[in-house]
Amino acid sequence: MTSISGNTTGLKPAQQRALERLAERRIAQGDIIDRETARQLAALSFALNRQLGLLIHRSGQIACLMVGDFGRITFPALAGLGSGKRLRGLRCVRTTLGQTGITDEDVMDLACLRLDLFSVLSLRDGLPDRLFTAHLIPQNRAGRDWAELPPVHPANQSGSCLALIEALEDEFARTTPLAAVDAGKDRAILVSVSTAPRQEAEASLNELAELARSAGVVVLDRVLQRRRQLHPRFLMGQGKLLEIMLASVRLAANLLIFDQELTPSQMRSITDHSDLRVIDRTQLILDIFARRARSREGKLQIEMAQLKYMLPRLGTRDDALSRLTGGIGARGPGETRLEIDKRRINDRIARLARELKNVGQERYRRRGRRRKREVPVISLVGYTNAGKSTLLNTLTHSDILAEDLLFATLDPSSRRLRFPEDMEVIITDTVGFIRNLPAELLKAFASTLEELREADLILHVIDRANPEWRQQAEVVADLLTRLELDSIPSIRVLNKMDLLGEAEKEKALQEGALHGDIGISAMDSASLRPLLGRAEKLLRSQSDRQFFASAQVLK
Ligand SMILES: Nc1nc2c(ncn2[C@@H]2O[C@H](COP(=O)(O)OP(=O)(O)OP(=O)(O)O)[C@@H](O)[C@H]2O)c(=O)[nH]1
Ligand SMILES: [Mg+2]
Repeated sequence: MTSISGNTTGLKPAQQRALERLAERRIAQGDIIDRETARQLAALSFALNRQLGLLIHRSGQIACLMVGDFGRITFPALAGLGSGKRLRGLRCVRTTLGQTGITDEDVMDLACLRLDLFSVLSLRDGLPDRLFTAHLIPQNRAGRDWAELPPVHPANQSGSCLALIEALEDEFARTTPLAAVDAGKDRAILVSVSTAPRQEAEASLNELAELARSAGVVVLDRVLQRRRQLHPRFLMGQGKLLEIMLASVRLAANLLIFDQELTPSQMRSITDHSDLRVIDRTQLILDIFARRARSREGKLQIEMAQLKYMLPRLGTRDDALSRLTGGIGARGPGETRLEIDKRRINDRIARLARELKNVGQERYRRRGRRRKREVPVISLVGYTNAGKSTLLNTLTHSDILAEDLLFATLDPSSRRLRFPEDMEVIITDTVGFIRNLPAELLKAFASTLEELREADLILHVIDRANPEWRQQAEVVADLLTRLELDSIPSIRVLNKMDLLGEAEKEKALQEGALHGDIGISAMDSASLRPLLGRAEKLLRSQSDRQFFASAQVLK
């Protein structure tokens, strides 16, 4: 049965029945809307003094009849409706009681909902007058991603609208064919709306692209808009949003990734306007973390962070339809789906917190055993992809996963290392840092990062070949301060020296030496000797001091 949506309050039973009959009609093949249906639609709209709209399948079946008010009509959620390829397989025909022709808002709906066609039927004395029709086009013409057909009286439509729609689908497919290798992958447009200086905004957007790649997402396009002020509702201006929506149809995107953290209400107003999935940088990072976490503790921490992030972002639309439960056995009549979801999530968060506490205690005991052995601990920290795991592997001849991906390592791992002069240490790898590390994640990893407190020496690994290395090193230094780890002795290790040209390398080494930094190439064990020497010396002087201190106590 066709659904009727929208403003049906105050309708008389006879009018209600007339709407139902209209909704059951089938549109004759070939026409956008056939003459008889157009006549009934116009007559009813005129009688009710409300806009009426039809969403029509390519088969001619009506998917939904929308009842608006005098000036506007609101689309229902279309998730799961329609079956087209690039386009949705649904066209819209709405009546108008005032302004004739296609409006900006119609174009917005056409693009955001990927409709086959969008038509506006104007009336004269309660009879159909002219049909205005717009459709998307794959290639921007005269600055527009859409085109209009000449207005016609519904009785004089020429050509089959199905043929037109098919031709459009073909044209879209020709312009941006979907590569077979991309099948099943998310296809995203990256969006940054920023008040930061251009260079900074661009660097951050590049990093977002790297994050997307690490998450296995195909990046189709990037949009950077710099604004003096952020739009409170959509973050960016509505015109820009429309542009992005049009591009998403052209490129067959299914995902928008924002570089900025979206407030719960911004997230909703954007998703309300489109059927694309919308996520932000934080969610992308959380997603990567969720895929990579191996240890039980890591998995628990990520799930916790995800739930906490999701909770305020659940829909708040609290309409009658969402009142699914109630009655016998329910938690209370009238409790909404949303409230139930929220309570379930809160329950789950509480359970996770308990489990995490247990796991944490166990780790504490393990750590205690290690402490007793009094083996010094070296911790590797640094920006993600700096080469921490590679360094650990080379130092200890192990094969921890090291990859050209952001956040390859999530779970800390430790290995034993014997220094040349017969000193044994434990060396631990940690999760990488990143700028604007989501607060939820930092909290989630607080306990793992707490282990860093036990470190006797921190090696801060820096990807010296990354043009952003200075900013990255700063981000790490800031985080170390925030975690109150800045009092632990540390060495800055300039990694990936092999990627620099001779002259550049020389300069980097000289400059580094001024600050006490050591240049290495984590993949080349010969290059690590100076680093090992310095580390051993630092650790020895510390243990000598400790020995001295305890000797003082004995005296
Ligand atoms: N050319 C070169 N590549 C390196 C060097 N060290 C690491 N790499 C590469 O850099 C990439 C990242 O290395 P990882 O060791 O995974 O980096 P990480 O710091 O552990 O990264 P996360 O765990 O993601 O935070 C890998 O592709 C390494 O092969 C180096 O000295 N020279
Ligand atoms: Mg790693």
